[in-house]
Amino acid sequence: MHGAVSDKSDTKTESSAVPGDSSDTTRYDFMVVSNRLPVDRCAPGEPGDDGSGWRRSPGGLVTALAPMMTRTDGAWVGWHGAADETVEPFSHGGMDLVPVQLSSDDVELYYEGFSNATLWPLYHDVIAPPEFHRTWWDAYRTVNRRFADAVVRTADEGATVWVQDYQLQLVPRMLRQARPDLKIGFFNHIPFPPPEIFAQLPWRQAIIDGLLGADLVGFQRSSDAGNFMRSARRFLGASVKQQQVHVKDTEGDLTHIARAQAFPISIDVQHITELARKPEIIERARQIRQDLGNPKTILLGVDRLDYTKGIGHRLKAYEELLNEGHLKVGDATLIQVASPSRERVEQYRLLREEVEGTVGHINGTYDTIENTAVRYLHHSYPVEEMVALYLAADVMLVTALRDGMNLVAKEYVTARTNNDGALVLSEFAGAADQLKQALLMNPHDIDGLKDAVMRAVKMSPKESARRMRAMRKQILDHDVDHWSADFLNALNEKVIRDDS
Ligand SMILES: O=P(O)(O)OC[C@H]1O[C@H](O[C@H]2O[C@H](CO)[C@@H](O)[C@H](O)[C@H]2O)[C@H](O)[C@@H](O)[C@@H]1O
Ligand SMILES: O=c1ccn([C@@H]2O[C@H](COP(=O)(O)OP(=O)(O)O)[C@@H](O)[C@H]2O)c(=O)[nH]1
Repeated sequence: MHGAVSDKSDTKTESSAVPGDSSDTTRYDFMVVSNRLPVDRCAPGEPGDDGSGWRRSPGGLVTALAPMMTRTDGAWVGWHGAADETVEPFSHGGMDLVPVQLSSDDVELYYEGFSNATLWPLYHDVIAPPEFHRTWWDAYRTVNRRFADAVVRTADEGATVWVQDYQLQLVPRMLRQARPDLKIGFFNHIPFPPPEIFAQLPWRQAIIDGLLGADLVGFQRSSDAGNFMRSARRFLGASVKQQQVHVKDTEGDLTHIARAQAFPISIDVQHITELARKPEIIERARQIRQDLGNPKTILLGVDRLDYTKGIGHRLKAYEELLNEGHLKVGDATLIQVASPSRERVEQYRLLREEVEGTVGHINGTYDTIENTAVRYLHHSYPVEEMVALYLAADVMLVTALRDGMNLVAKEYVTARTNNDGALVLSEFAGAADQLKQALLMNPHDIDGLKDAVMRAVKMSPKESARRMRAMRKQILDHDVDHWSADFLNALNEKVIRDDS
């Protein structure tokens, strides 16, 4: 395991080591803070319920952080997914979890509003128009303060605190002000926009200032880190040298150096590989193919139902290929998993209607009594089923219009332990920086996307093996443990001021 955090054999502090505090709160010397905890509250018997009233939270952030947190001695601070419900700190799946409460208003204004209807579209190339509301911003500040307070209460003296993602960009500064003893890291899982787009945000200075409270700010791509540093210079007048931002107080004195760097996130390679070799999962993959009538080619898309994922572009390309006779129902089937996401946000509601309308149209036009063109699944599946789907699919389609990383792409490649199959990958997903042997394409170019799909469908086993081997090696050499270790080691490095 990485050197920067202690593993489970070390003990956490049962009483306060923070000067002046005599409470008997459990304190931690390593803490992760994210909007979501790895599990969501659910009603008994609801889909995904693990039998104890909890289900796995959606999305790649949880996929990436959970393996590290089950293996290290620390706490995870986050929301437990149920509005207006108070939950005491608890353990689940070998992790110590510290819940932060959100009211229904907080969910509406901070989570659905500022996080997912202002920041999310702004940071993803304004694919949907961002909305700017002062009441949302007020709620964002208030809720960020609540997360910071939860850390202040439970972090040991000198603890390492790793804040995650765009929902909590003000937390690093709040922590530095309240607890200058802490080592503070921040990782942004989504893209950071160029200053020309970031400029639209009425609270742009406060956001940059919030992030600069960290000692190290991590991004998925070096272009994201570059965008952030350009914004720090442009909107705060910060002095930026190489990867260092010199942060000054109101008197102009240097308070600290915040570094900004890319740390591309990855997956738990060992876990996915083990699952892919399990006889029952291999059998399940065979069953999936058989249930679809054993077509020659199964194409697969797996996404949260999000407008950033380019599901509409994918369906358009697929429909044209059917229409032009390049693909034929019976020979080919597209499985599209669209897992439910942010369902109360207007743009997501509209997207669902649009995607389901298109799928209905394609199936109505091309289905036969025996075979379907698109097997559309608006569900969230456990990882075992995901791996069975990866094994069943000859071609994986990742057509994001913009995506921080896209772990699905890395999972597909990892699951193909026989080095077969083909990955069609958008150049706008962070994963494109690492998976250079994928069939990279621009999803806005529908003809280019169609060409890539047909190249994947027709790819020779030799070419598949060559590409897959190279991509598998990249992922095997850079799994999620490397990601967390690289980040945490960099966070703990002594910083030498760069004045060049
Ligand atoms: O928490 P939700 O609002 O339900 O959304 C789920 C997560 O979506 C986003 O995931 C991102 O993180 C992945 C891992 O780094 C990355 O591969 C992907 O490209 C990102 O979109 C979001 O950033 C998370 O905060 C959410 O929990
Ligand atoms: O039904 C589903 C759909 C997705 N996932 C997982 O959700 C994560 C999605 O991460 P990604 O980075 O691709 O996208 P995000 O949803 O975070 O934007 C991956 O680990 C998937 O295996 C899952 O477990 N069940």
